[in-house]
Formats: sequence, structure tokens, C-alpha cells
Amino acid sequence: MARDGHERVIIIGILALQGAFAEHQTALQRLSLNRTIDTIFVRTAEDLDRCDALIIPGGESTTIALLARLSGVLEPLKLFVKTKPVWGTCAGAILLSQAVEGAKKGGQELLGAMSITIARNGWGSQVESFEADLQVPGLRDPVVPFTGIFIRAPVILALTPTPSDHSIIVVAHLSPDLLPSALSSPDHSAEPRTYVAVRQGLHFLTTFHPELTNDDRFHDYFVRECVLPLFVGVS
Ligand SMILES: NC(=O)CC[C@H](N)C(=O)O
Repeated sequence: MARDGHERVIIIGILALQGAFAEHQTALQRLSLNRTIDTIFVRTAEDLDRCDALIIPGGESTTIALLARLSGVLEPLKLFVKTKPVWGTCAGAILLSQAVEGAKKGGQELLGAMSITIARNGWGSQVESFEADLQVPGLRDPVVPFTGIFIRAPVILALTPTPSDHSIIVVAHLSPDLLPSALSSPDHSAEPRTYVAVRQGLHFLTTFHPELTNDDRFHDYFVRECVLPLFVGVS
């Protein structure tokens, strides 16, 4: 229920079929928001119906898509992304993309909300995970670097041109100078491979895991930039 009886509660769903969904809820709950925001775990089409926005967590994109199909939420998700804000982290970023390279045998269901081609495990199979500091001008306290945690992370391979109202905004670059030495190859230093947080229209993706840090600034960014503007004046 709304705190002051006037503003309607905004519900942010977290797709909770597999992966790091609980950590996203903890991060959102830590944020002190002026506007009343509730979070729910989404496992069915009925849960999704209640949501104003959605986070698709990291985990295993093929498994998440398969479980979504089995639980009858895949087709509703495809409709949801057409009109509502959605943030995908890591595996969630893969699901939001239009095309994927390195999909498992049998293919990979995608929601296709962002005109991006992405490579699963795009840093190479020898690299399980790494951390790198990110300078992100759009965050609260922008001078403080954000620790990007990359776990078998995808890499953005290509952006497809789109009409200007849905153009792609790069929110964070991974500076080639800050890459672990095993990864410092010319391949990994070229755009758009250096793009690790990207927005397009209502959608936002990060190829790393902000929810695995104690730093809530990406959650704050999603709420402030992608969700709340849709509710200005709505009570
Ligand atoms: N940390 C992650 O979410 C990894 C994503 C995983 N490599 C996939 O393809 O789904």
C-alpha cells in the first residue's frame, strides 16, 4: 500500500527462475527511495501481470529461458518487454538482446528487446571471471569507480542502427587499460566490445553483476532513470 495514501506503489518484479535474483531484491530494499517501491519475485504470468518493471538476473540464460517456457511466462515476457522497463544483468542481458553468438546446441530463446548482438561467454572460455573498476558518469557519486564483477560475462558484438527515439546510450565503458592482463588484446579493446552497460528506450543491460556488490548505484540508476520517469504525476 502507498505510504502516504496518495502515491501508488510501483512494483518491480525480479524474474526468479534461476540465478542471482535474491541479491537484486536485497539491493533494491537497501535503496532509500522517496517513492514507494515494492519488489516481487516473478515465476508465473500472474506474477508478471502485477509488475510495472522487471529485472532479469544473471545466471544461465539458456536455463532461464527454458524454465520461463516451462512455467508459461516466456510469451508473457515477450509482450512485457514491448511496453515496460526491463533491466537485464549478465544472463539477463543476453535474454534482452536481439541476437546471440555462442548459443548452446538447440538454440537460445531471446526476448529481443534491444537491437544488440551479444556473445555468450564472450571473454573466452579460459576466463571464468574478473573484476574491473568502471567510471560511470550517470551514477550517483560518479567520481567513485564502480566495481564491475564479470562472471562468464557476455560481450556486445554489434549494435543495430535504430530510429533516433530508441537510440542506444552507452552508460558504462570498460576501459581496456583496466582489463586484467590475460584479457588485454586488441580484440577486447575495440568498441562496441568495451560497452558494458547500455540503454535503449525502456531497456537497460549490464554485462556484469551490480547485485553482487554492496554498491546500489546501478539499482538507483535503473529506478531513477528507467522506471520513475514513467510515473511522474501518477498517483
Ligand atoms: N553470470 C552470468 O549470468 C553468466 C551468463 C552465462 N554465461 C549465460 O550464458 O547465460
